[in-house]
Amino acid sequence: MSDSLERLYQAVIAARDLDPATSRTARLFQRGPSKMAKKLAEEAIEVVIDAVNGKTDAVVRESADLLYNLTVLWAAAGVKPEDVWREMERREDLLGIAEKMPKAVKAPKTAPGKLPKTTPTPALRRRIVALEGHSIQKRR
Ligand SMILES: N=c1c2ncn([C@@H]3O[C@H](COP(=O)(O)OP(=O)(O)OP(=O)(O)O)[C@@H](O)[C@H]3O)c2ncn1[C@@H]1O[C@H](COP(=O)(O)O)[C@@H](O)[C@H]1O
Repeated sequence: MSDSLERLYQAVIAARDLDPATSRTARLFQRGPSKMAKKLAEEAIEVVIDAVNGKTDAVVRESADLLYNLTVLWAAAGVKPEDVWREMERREDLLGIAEKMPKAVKAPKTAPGKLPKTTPTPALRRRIVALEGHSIQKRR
């Protein structure tokens, strides 16, 4: 899938300078990030609605539109697909998809004039168990 997305990203970059009258992508670049963001949000909502209504084929089609609009926004934001793949690999290295840390219980009172402790006390940290075949690596 990443190959398709990378080819699409290159096509979007190439289309950026085409005539907006004939190229939707060029038109999106001409109208700017807020229009791109609006289209991306619209597609995301269309995916959600079709998924909730069990319209699998429509979810596939709208997901392709969503990915197109996402690559356009990436290009406008100066994000490359490999930037996203690197982040996903970083999270995978951290034992699968990074889970949200548990909500910290009420932190101990801070003495007046002292800075509150920002890192959760050891008791608040969730015990990390390495996934099978993974070694626990320090967060990069
Ligand atoms: N992959 C896509 C792609 N996927 C989806 N879309 C467009 O995004 C639309 C989906 O968004 P909407 O549902 O909002 O479409 P719409 O409601 O018809 O459009 P609006 O009313 O919002 O204007 C589709 O109808 C397509 O026109 C795409 N448009 C272009 N590409 C590729 O982008 C590259 C550049 O193409 P041009 O933009 O045509 O130069 C080429 O490689 C294309 O294949």
